[in-house]
Amino acid sequence: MTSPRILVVDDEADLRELLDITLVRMGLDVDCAATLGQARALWAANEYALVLTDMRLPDGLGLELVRDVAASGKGTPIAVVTAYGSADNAVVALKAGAFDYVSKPVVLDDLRVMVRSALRVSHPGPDLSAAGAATPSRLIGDSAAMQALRAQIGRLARSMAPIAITGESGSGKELAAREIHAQSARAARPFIAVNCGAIPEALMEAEFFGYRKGAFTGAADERDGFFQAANGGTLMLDEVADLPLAMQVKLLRAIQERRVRKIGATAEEPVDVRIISATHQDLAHCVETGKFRQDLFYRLNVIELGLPPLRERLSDLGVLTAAILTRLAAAGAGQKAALGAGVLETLCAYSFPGNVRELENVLERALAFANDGVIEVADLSLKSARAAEPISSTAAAAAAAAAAAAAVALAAPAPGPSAGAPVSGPAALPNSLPEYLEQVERDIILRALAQTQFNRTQAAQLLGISFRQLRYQMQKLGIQEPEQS
Ligand SMILES: Nc1ncnc2c1ncn2[C@@H]1O[C@H](COP(=O)(O)OP(=O)(O)OP(=O)(O)O)[C@@H](O)[C@H]1O
Repeated sequence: MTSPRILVVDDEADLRELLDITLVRMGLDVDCAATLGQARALWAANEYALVLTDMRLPDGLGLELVRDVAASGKGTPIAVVTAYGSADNAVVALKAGAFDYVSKPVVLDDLRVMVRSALRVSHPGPDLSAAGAATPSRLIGDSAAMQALRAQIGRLARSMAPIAITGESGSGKELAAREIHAQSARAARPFIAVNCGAIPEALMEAEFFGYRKGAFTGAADERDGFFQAANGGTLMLDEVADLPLAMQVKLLRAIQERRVRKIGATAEEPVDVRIISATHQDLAHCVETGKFRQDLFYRLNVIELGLPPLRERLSDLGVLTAAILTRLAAAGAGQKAALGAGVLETLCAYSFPGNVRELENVLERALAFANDGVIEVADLSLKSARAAEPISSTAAAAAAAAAAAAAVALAAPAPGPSAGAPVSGPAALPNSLPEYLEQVERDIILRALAQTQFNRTQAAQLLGISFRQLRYQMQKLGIQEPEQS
């Protein structure tokens, strides 16, 4: 069997030689070029498993070669070598279709990691070839929007470029990220999804980067963070707009350097992680308002992937509903799960502010009310929760105002004997602020859940928080869904 062949393009003879020797020692065949012209001639005459090019060449830019290789449609990964500190170059190359980059001075371990990863793309093992070819996409839908999305995911899965996924809550951002990972050369390694909005700020650094034994009180053992756990795989930063500014600085550094340091450790450790971020907020707006760092935004937003809301692809409702009902029927030990007359039409007239997750919730709930597993229009309970338009920010603001008013109203009577109740009179202070606030929070969440017949998607929207935040708060406060009778 012949070894994979690599094209190395660099005008600096020393670096070219170093790259050549390193790759040959990895058992690879190497062709070297010192100019863009030579590189183009070699590229035209041979098949390569990877092209590795410097950005500045005597007769042009490495970027031109990136564009040639990307446009060839052969799918050959091309990586660039960027000058120290020129993060902009790396981002420009990734946007132009580069697979990945290494920074000068080239750290040989980093180079080897990148090369192995590229070879998995150009020479996928049996698992990956089978996965790419045969596994049906988890993203259900035949609409033009979903077909375009699946095609884009197929292309993005082949590179290391950071992807920023945008879309409304419940539209499938995490599912899309999992799909990118599953189709990538990293599929056999971990996929770790982190909800940045659900981690208490004080714990963030430890959660992301890990800690050494004895680094702080309670650090009884050494622990890995998300970066180490995702090593070789993909790290999804969900609700990334919720990251506090101090953590944004640390994250930017980790992404740029591809190194992290555990709390209490003296040395950094390399990490090979592909970053996918997601948010339902307008991150560019967060940058304008100073809530999100421009440099991190630029770093994360190399390639944008937008998920359409369900109301803009209603033609997918039929297949989605069928798939969800099949799953619910299987979960109910093969119980029947079907739609009665007019149900699909009713669903089509609904705006689904909570998107596919809301459709799942609506159907699950309706099935609990349905006779003989046949869901009728009345079982959908869409009426009270129905919104002709997606829940607008004014509606959310109104809900938040109502919640705030409820909190004020609650302040007068004692919220409960165990809740740090005021000692006496309306103006008295609670004797435990945390307990008191918990009680207020529990009460407001319960009201929102009652108002939406325990539909968590809608309750989260009423309260202006994400579904995951609500789920996290419910777990924290021990709020459980009442048993169905
Ligand atoms: N196209 C789709 N096909 C099948 N299931 C889908 C699709 N899109 C979303 N879902 C399902 O909807 C639910 C919500 O999806 P997911 O968690 O990926 O949404 P999200 O956009 O990440 O939500 P959030 O913004 O709240 O984090 C999941 O159960 C997911 O499996």
